[in-house]
Parts: sequence; structure tokens; C-alpha cells
Amino acid sequence: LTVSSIQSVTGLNVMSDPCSFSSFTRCVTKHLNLHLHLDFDRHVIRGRVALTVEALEDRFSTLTLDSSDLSVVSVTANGQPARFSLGPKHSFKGTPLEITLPFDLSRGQHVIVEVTYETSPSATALQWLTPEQTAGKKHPYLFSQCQAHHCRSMIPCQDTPSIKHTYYAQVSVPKDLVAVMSAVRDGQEVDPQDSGRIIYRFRQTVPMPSYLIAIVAGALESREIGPRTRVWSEKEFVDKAAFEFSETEAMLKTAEELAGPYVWGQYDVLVLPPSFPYGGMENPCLTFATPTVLVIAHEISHSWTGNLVTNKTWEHFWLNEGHTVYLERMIGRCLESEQFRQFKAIGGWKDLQDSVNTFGANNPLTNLVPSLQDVSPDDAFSSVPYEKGFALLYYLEEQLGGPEVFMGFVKSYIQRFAYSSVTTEEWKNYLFAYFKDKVDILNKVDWNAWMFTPGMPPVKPQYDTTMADACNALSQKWLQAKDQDLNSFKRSDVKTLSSHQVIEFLSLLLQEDPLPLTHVKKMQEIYDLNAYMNAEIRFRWLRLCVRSRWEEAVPLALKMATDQGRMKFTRPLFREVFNFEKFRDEALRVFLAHRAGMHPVTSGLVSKDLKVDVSNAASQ
Ligand SMILES: CC/C=C\C/C=C\C[C@@H](O)/C=C/C=C/C=C\[C@@H](O)CCCC(=O)O
Ligand SMILES: [Zn+2]
Repeated sequence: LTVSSIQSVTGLNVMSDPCSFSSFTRCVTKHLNLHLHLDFDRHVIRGRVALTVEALEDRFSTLTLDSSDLSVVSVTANGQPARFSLGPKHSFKGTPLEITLPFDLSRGQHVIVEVTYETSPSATALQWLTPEQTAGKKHPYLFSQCQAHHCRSMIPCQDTPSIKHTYYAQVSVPKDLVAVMSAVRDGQEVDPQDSGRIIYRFRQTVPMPSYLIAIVAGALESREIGPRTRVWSEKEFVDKAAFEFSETEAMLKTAEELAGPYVWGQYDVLVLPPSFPYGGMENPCLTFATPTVLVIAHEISHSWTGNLVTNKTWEHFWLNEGHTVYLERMIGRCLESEQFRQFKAIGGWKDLQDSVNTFGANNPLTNLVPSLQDVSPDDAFSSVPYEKGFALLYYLEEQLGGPEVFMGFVKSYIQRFAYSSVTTEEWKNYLFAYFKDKVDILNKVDWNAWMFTPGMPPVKPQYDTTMADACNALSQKWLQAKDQDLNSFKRSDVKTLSSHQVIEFLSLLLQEDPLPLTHVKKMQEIYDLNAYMNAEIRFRWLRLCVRSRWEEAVPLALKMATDQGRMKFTRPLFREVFNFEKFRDEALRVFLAHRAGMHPVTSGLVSKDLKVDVSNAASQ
């Protein structure tokens, strides 16, 4: 496919980003210099950002930045006042900030545009936690989550993954708090404006997109767990976190052997409070993780795929996630076994099927490369880019000569596109160039079905079932059991399985019609799955119980949906209870009672899932 045929077939425009008002063809940001003052009383950041912008055309005198709910105080260009105006507010893109420079630039010239502003207490990138919402209960806490398009609610910028820049930041926080960012720490000092505050400094010298800017401030402690790694969290969790992530250096070394040198210097891990909406976020130098996550091979892998080679727009998100899952599973292959990799791929295929079922098999958002014209990335997010992306790469691996051969391509792709942002077409052109002797094989791939057609992929890869066989056998036994067979089950059925296998066993059951209530009650009696604290197991078990209409599971499911806020768990649990007619009102009641303390993105998406009219709903 050529650029113009991709555009006409798919509606994708490779010259612009449908999720951003800023144009990356007229000018590009090269560096941000940030001064951030965190105000925990008002839940706002007072900010000043100096953007070093390069003109890409002659007679350049106007630029558009992305913003969302920002109060802009003033704008200067090379120190001179500049005119600015805020355009109409878009439902998810925010508000364009139009700036007119008091002079023209020629192509190749730079200007420093400085914006003084304040964020809104409802900034979608930020969650401000009260002391009661923290483990220590004494100090407030703030964290950001900018992916995909939320950085603009924290910093006015060209908020598109097509542009990469470095940054330097000075962050002022009350002296009892510690600030960390997605950058290398560069010292601290008492705030000269207020001796009750400390300024923390950060330096990010590797160019990166705006969605990877991240900040956290709280009563944080850290422990060194490797030559380039510290773990950070509230002191209540820091030793546990240090233990759980003790494999980090071994994984980093394995990843380097597979993908090339780690260029970001430090690799720290921050364990956040449980309301963090994702399992992990690959913020450079400082992976963010929820307490429910145990393995960070995925986030480590993003140091190459996503952070070094980045999707040009969110329509090409599979390039970030498909390659990252591929690399994550290659790390699993090196540290565990090929059978383990195959087993994980089997589970991934089920996650893909689950997303396709949730969206509907004809929904264009299940395309590997969807059009995001007028679609919020948050609404489009699912397992599809992860698992359809992985399935495509695994399928290509099978066709082109196996894991070693295909990993050679992935490593070469990373080297070729490091420090830049790419489209699917650029990836595909490179694939054809790399495998120039195997073009006949590549020409047999049904690219249109894989990339631009909704539903499950056109080919189901054959995975090795050695580790899945026990899970298949046990799930089949439960599915076929009559009431009189239930006494044949024993506690050792699950005790002999690894936690990965218990997850697979439950996932298999979730793919079928609900089990009779007698069966799930018996399962609890024998296996005591209510006692499992592994979030992946507990999540699937509680879904299974609610689907079988076990009323006693409803409060447990709602408790898990609100005790932690990882959307992967919280959204399906709320939806599952909502679909249990008798408890629909209870799902709504619990959501409305917790809404004010939830992350803004989570509460927005759960509102949509439960069809709550946010304009009328009381928040308490
Ligand atoms: C085709 C989809 C288009 C765009 C989606 C891009 C971003 C979506 C946005 O909602 C943010 C996603 C952030 C994800 C962060 C980490 C994930 O890898 C976590 C995956 C889920 C989990 O394990 O909790
Ligand atoms: Zn990821």
C-alpha cells in the first residue's frame, strides 16, 4: 500500500495527528524547560514552560499548542510579549492555544515560547490524593498519567507522539514531600521563594514524546535494588516493592542482549497507590506500577519499543504495544522457556477474544490500525493493539524463519528508527526491505485483513500447549460435570497448578457460557478461590461468580472494583455487576459513592460503561 492508498482505504492521514491541534509539519518542539509549583491546597499546578520551537517553514509566525482546562496567564516569545487566544473546547482534544509571534522566523530558526499558566483541579492527567487516600495517611500525594493525550492538561505543548524533545524541570513541593519525574534526578534545594518548600530538579536528555512526561510527589522513600535501579513508594510498601522487583537488573540485561543498549541511564520503579489506572506505565527512567503488578518485563521492554521507537500517532499504537508484548515474551523465553512464551501467547489470544467480544466483532476499533478521527484514545484502548499486534508479529516469525530470525528484524527495526516516530507503513516498508529475500512470503500475508479489518485475525497461530494442557483438562472437566460429578474435584486440582495456570484455567471458563451456580459454589468450597490475593486470579474468579449469578460474590466484586482502580479490573467488574439485573442499582450506587475519589479517567470511562449521565449524577 502507498501513503495515498492507505489514506483513502483507512481514512488515516499520515501528515497530521487526529488527536492533536498542533501541526508537526510547520514547527517542532526541541526542548521544554519547566517550572512547576505544586499547590496541594488548591489541587493545581502553577506552571511556567519555555518551549524551544524550530520553524519548519519560512515566514513562520503562528503556532498552535494543545491545552486542556488550562488558565493561561501570559505568553512571551524570546522574552517579548506574544498575542494568544484559546479556541473552542473540543470533547477530548481540549482547547487549541493559538500563539502569534511578534516576529517571523525562517525555516530552521528557533524561538523560545514561554507560557505561564495554571492547571485545573480536574486536569485529566492528574490525580490529587488526600492524606486519607494514602498508605501513610499523613501527607497528600499527586501523580500524573499523560498517555495518550492528557499531557496538555498539565503542560501546554505539542501533545503528539510524532514530536520528540528533551526536558529540564524544577518542581517546588512542600518540604515533607519528595518529587520524582520521568528523568534523571539533578539535585534539590530549598525553594528561595518559600523556605517551607523544596525544589527538585530533573534532566531528560533523551528526546521523547510529551506523553512520557510524568511527575509524582508524596511522602516517598526509595531503596537501591541494582546498579541503575531504585524502587520508590510510600515507606509502608518500599521493602515489599524492593523484594518484588529484585529481578529488574536481570531483565534489563536480557532485554539489552535482545534489543541493544539501554539508553535512558537510570531505570527506577515507582509503586503507586492502588487508584493508578494502569498496571504499569513506561515513563522513561521511572516506570510507574500499581501494587497489583508483579512483573515489569513489559515496561522494561518499552524502553526500546514505544519510548525509543514511538508510534507516530495513536492510530499506530500497535507498533508500541505489539512489539513490546513480543519483546516482553522474548524476555520470558530467555528467563523461563520457549514453552512459557507459548503459554503466555495462548493467554494473550484469549484477552484479544475478550476485547473483540466487548467491542463487537464488526467494530472498527478492533482493527489493528483503526482510524481515530473523532475517537478519544481512551475510548479506543483495549487489548487489541497488544494482542493482535503480538499475533501478527508471531505469525510473521513463523513464516519468516523462527524466533531468532525475527528477533533480528525487531532489533534492526529498533536501531533504524531509534529516537524517531513511525507509522505502520514505515514499519512495513522496513520489514520488506529487511526480508528482501523473502518478499514472496510477505506478499502472501493478507495485510488488509490483519491491519484494516475488524474482529479476530485472519490466521490463528498454533501455539505449543504443554503448559496449557492441564488448564484445558481441568476446565473441560468442570464444564462437562453434572451435579453428581462435583465430588470428584479435589483441592490438589489447583494446588498443583502455577498461578499462571490458574489464571488460564479461569480464563478458559470465562470464554464459555456461565457455569451453574452449584458448580461455582462447589469450586469455592474445594479450591477456596476467595482467599487468593493475586489480582489476576481474583479478578477472573469474581467475574465468573457474578456471571453465574452468585449474589454473595457481588460485594466482593464491587470491593475489588473500588479498593484498587486499575481499569483492566475495575471496568469489567463494574460492567459484570451492572449486567446482573438484580444488582444494577447497587453497581451504580457503589460507583457514585466512590466516584469523587477515583482517577478522573477511570471515573469518566466507568460512567460511560454504566451509562451514567455525568451532568446529572451526584458525586457523593
Ligand atoms: C488503538 C488504540 C489507540 C490509542 C490508545 C492509546 C492510549 C490509550 C490511553 O487510554 C492510555 C493508555 C495507557 C496505557 C498504559 C499502560 C498499559 O500498557 C497498561 C495495560 C493495561 C493494564 O495492564 O493495566
Ligand atoms: Zn505497554
